[in-house]
Amino acid sequence: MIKFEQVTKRYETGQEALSNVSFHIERGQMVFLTGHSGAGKSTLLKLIMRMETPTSGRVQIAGQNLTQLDRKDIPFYRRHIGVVFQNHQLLFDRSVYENVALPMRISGHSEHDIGKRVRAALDKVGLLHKEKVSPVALSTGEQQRVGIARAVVNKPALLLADEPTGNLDPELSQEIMTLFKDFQRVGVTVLIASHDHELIQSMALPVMTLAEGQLVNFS
Ligand SMILES: Nc1ncnc2c1ncn2[C@@H]1O[C@H](COP(=O)(O)OP(=O)(O)OP(=O)(O)O)[C@@H](O)[C@H]1O
Repeated sequence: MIKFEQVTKRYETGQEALSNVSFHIERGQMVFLTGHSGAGKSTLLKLIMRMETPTSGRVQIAGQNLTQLDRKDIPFYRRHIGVVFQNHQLLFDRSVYENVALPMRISGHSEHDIGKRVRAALDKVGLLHKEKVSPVALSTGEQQRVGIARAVVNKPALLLADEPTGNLDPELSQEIMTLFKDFQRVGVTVLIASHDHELIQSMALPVMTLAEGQLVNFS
């Protein structure tokens, strides 16, 4: 599902964020990505989202070589990836329902489909009863769950999470991980960038470790 072949990313500043990184994550795997600050985690995620391109090497997602992806096809490609951020980037002037509906509105779905899928996604994260309220009125953990519902509303084959539990206490972090596990169980590939060693150790999952742009461990 995610294949990196000798990928190097050097920014215009000359900073080499990733050096000759190769790995393969199979469809349906759930994997942690860890490493110190500046190790290259966000860069790796940005390459998968096609927000950056490699300086050399090849990134293949679901068999598609991203370097060959036409610029006009990038928005369509991104719809197949769900992204969860630490600061969830919700719109506080819209309801929970509208926040989750947003990706589907952008993809031009009918109101009927939107209603069905948004409610299914909110139900999955246990927030169906909060669909009408503003995210301002929710706890941090609930806001993060709205972010997850929004990430999965388009039924992505791939879910990327960048420090998804950064603001949460251990109990809520476990809750979020349980949700990710549920998605994995139905075939979604999940890649989670995290600093949280305790959380990583509590889950029996494969871990990729970056150090100064190099992949030093994947086991
Ligand atoms: N747009 C950019 N231009 C220049 N250098 C960049 C850019 N983005 C990242 N870098 C540099 O590349 C290196 C890797 O950064 P990256 O953000 O991928 O690390 P990270 O592991 O995600 O760090 P953190 O955990 O702090 O978010 C760092 O030295 C960073 O300063």
